[in-house]
Amino acid sequence: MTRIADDLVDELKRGDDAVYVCDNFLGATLSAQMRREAEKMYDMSSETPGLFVKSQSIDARQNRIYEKEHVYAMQVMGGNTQYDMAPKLVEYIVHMTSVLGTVLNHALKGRAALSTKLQSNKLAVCTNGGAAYDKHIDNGGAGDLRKISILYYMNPMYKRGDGGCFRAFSSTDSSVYRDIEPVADRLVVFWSDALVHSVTPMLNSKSQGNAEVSVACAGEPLDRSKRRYALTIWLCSESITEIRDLPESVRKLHFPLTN
Ligand SMILES: O=C(O)CCC(=O)C(=O)O
Ligand SMILES: [Fe+2]
Repeated sequence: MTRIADDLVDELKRGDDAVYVCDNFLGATLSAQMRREAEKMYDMSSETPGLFVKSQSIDARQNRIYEKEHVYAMQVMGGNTQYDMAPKLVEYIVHMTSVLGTVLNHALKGRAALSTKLQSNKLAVCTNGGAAYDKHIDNGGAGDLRKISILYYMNPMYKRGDGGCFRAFSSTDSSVYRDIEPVADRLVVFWSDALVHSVTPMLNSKSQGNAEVSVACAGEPLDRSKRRYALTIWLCSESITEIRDLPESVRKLHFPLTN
């Protein structure tokens, strides 16, 4: 963790549009183990109703909650049952919350006082072609304390062109963005109350002659190995006064019909 701390802090200090990306974060072995655990959790959901639920989103234009198609999510709670099923996922969440919280508190004095215990998290699985996230910021307001978003991807079979990219928008020009592929063992960190982002639609793999091509087949199941697994941890602020409203200029630019 100390390996990435300096670069992460430098990037976050750049401000609202900061996006820190680190590849080969945990190493191939641990990364593969986490994918297996995440798959096991998702597979359990057929026998455990309510373990994974359809992922929800807020429509920023209409201020209403809706369910995303073909995206399923659960919060990893720790506890004995989940620890037995997914020890590496639980350990990762606890470790990141305490270590990264401490590191950032020290380095970002005056900008963030993060809890080193309180977090929320989401293990999300995109199962079908067309699965996507609309443009949003993570902190939904109304008392939401989430300050730092930490994404970790577990997709060893991901190929360039498979879609499902994390798209980070500029706060000053809505036509400017950066696409980040959800490749295995990649970590992405940004401000939960500032960065406008989306996830581009997942594409399906099809054989064409000897080649594999990615094509948009909205609604068609992805191969099991091509399901998109992402684990998000949100570090929370100790105080609501640290959560910033999205500046009016950014709101107008990215969510023009919001009142
Ligand atoms: O999975 C991703 O790349 C991003 C997910 C996201 O934006 C969210 O859960 O709020
Ligand atoms: Fe998000």
